Amino acid sequence: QSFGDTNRPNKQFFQMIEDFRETLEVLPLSPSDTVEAHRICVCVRKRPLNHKEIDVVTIPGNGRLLVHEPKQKVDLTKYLDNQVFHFDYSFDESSTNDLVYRFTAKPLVQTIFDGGMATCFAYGQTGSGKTHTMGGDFSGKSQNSAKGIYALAAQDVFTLLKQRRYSSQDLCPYVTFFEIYNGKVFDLLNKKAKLRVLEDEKQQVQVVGLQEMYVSCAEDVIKMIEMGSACRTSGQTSANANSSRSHAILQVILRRRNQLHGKFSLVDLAGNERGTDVSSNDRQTLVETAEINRSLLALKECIRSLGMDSHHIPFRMSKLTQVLRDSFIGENSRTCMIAMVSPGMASCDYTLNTLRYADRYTQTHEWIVSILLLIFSGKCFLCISILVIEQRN
Ligand SMILES: Nc1ncnc2c1ncn2[C@@H]1O[C@H](COP(=O)(O)OP(=O)(O)OP(=O)(O)O)[C@@H](O)[C@H]1O
Repeated sequence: QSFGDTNRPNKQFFQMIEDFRETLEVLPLSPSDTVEAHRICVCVRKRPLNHKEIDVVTIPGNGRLLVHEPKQKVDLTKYLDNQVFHFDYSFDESSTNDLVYRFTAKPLVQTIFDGGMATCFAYGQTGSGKTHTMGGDFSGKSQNSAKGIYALAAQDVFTLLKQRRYSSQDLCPYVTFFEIYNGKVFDLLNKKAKLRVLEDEKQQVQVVGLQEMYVSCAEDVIKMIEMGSACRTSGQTSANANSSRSHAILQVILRRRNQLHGKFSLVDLAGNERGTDVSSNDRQTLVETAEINRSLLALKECIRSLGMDSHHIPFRMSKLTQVLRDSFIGENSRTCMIAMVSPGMASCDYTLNTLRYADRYTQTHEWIVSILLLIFSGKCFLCISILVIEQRN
């Protein structure tokens, strides 16, 4: 039974959204579309609707996403506030993990073979599909770890390692898998041993005692994903009874003769719900939420500094950014952020919150492009003026 057929209070909003959608031209992303190279790529993925929800998110394609925010005037007239957001790519509810991977993490695999650092983040409200995207789709309670971005990236790493140009380079692949919970680091591949994060005299951040496992094939990596995922810290919030309250970081590391060659960090961030969501919860949940918000803010600041090519990257602001320090520095680093949104009307505020967080990165892009255009147009103006003066003389 759909919302349109019933006599529910939000039926009018449902109809207004349907009417608005009729006016849109939709151009869904296809696997044959060109994948563009970005130093910082920001995308958004909409998860499918749970039944009995009103869908307030539309993905018309071309990187756009629309939120139809239901509002009411003082005279109780209902209206929609249709807000448009722009990203590098936008994935609708029919997109598979394969499609999302193709445009987000896949282009970053090459980076680690070129001796660089790559990072891919999944960001969003609890229950919006971060673990589904990174760790693999669920059937019931069991997760198919071979179908997530972690495993797809590992498969591509082994495909490239077998290619002639890399097979002779003596590159060895290793995996680490750890979580950051309440500002503390735990090894998911070593019975959740608590680890210390230290900075050495060369300002290199070390996670002391973190197990780096040698892997000989993609299946080895999948086994480690399964082992680590089973260990992750789960708590309870009103939004998702099985919410992951920790940041999980899987790293695929390439070493040549024990020296670091490249590192791919794939990060399943903790849910970004705000303090208001946890009003009914205990002190521990409130402390968890404050810590999560602090680290997400730090992450935003670091990526923003990275996008502006700033010399100062405030990685010391949180444990999350501290352990990812080497991913934020260096010429050859690339980052991808996938913002996940739940399409239901009840999640509208959280969805807007996620989109505004991610939108900041695209704004940084646009800001840099505007400055470059200004400089360029300034230079053109100067050249034309010189030419005119020379002509006159
Ligand atoms: N794209 C999708 N297609 C089908 N089902 C999905 C999709 N995204 C999420 N789901 C389903 O929605 C539920 C919540 O997803 P998931 O656990 O990945 O959310 P999450 O963002 O990781 O939440 P948390 O922060 O609490 O861990 C799961 O049952 C998952 O299977």
